[in-house]
Amino acid sequence: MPTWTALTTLTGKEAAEALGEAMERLEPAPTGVGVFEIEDGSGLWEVGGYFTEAPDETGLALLAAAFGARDFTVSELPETDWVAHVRRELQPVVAGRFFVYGSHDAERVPEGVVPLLIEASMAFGTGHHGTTQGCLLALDDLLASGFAPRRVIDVGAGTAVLAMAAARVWPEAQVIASDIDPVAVEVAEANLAANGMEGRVRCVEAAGLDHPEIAAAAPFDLVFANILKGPLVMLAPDIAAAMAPGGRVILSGILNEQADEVAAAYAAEGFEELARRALGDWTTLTLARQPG
Ligand SMILES: C[S@@+](CC[C@H](N)C(=O)[O-])C[C@H]1O[C@@H](n2cnc3c(N)ncnc32)[C@H](O)[C@@H]1O
Repeated sequence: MPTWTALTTLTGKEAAEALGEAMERLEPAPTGVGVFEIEDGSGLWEVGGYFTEAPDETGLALLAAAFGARDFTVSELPETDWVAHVRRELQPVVAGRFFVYGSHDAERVPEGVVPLLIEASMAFGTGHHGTTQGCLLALDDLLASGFAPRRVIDVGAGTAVLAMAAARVWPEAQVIASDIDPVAVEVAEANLAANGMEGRVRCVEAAGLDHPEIAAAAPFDLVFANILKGPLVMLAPDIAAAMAPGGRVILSGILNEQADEVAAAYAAEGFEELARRALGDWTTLTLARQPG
């Protein structure tokens, strides 16, 4: 089990995300970076990274200064199996008809839910974040409306929680889970196996929609993309080009104040906004591709 150095700092909301991204590019690379709002009314955000080998102190001081952040606090974490620890702490998540749980809660799955077994891992998507929950609730609404897609893609699938949810409720649909991160693709495949869904969802490593299997499977009736505002806006033309007329897009990873900008980028590509849901700081949009 490795020992860890945790580096944390505080900064404003605007700088926090960019600082987190900059930390991911540090050498030696962190094993994980987190960006969280401090819920004390201060408006400050905590940015933290976990390293097995601490980066150079001067570089860190320059990085903090560049993003208007306080000096990094360095703490050595004891040898602990953090993944196992976090797993035990995680409570199941209920979002609409979906019940997302870890194996330690296998005995607590209620009757009548759509169960999704997701272990805490190096990939995003245990169901605890407002963006994942927003997407699951949007999916629940689409299902309730009678929408039945034939082809679905989850772009930036992480654990594949959304792809598996879609595959469970639409057994006839062809479902692809793609991620730019090869570790996420491995985790997605492991999750499919853990849920007895091997081969049910095709997992591919791809930046956006740039993959021959994705091109071959298009056009899609339903696209999930829970990424971040920047990539979502950049991907709008590619997503539009890969959609079937009347298809739906569920977008998240959007801070509430960014939602109009993302909706406008998709309106310019012929999408109509059907629904908008804010959970905490995060907005999920459901859009429909206009025919023609
Ligand atoms: C916020 S997580 C979403 C995970 C999961 N879909 C969920 O809703 O919980 C975003 C995921 O998108 C991936 N990602 C980021 N940019 C991407 C891109 N341009 N193309 C594909 N995947 C991307 C990340 O690696 C990460 O796994």
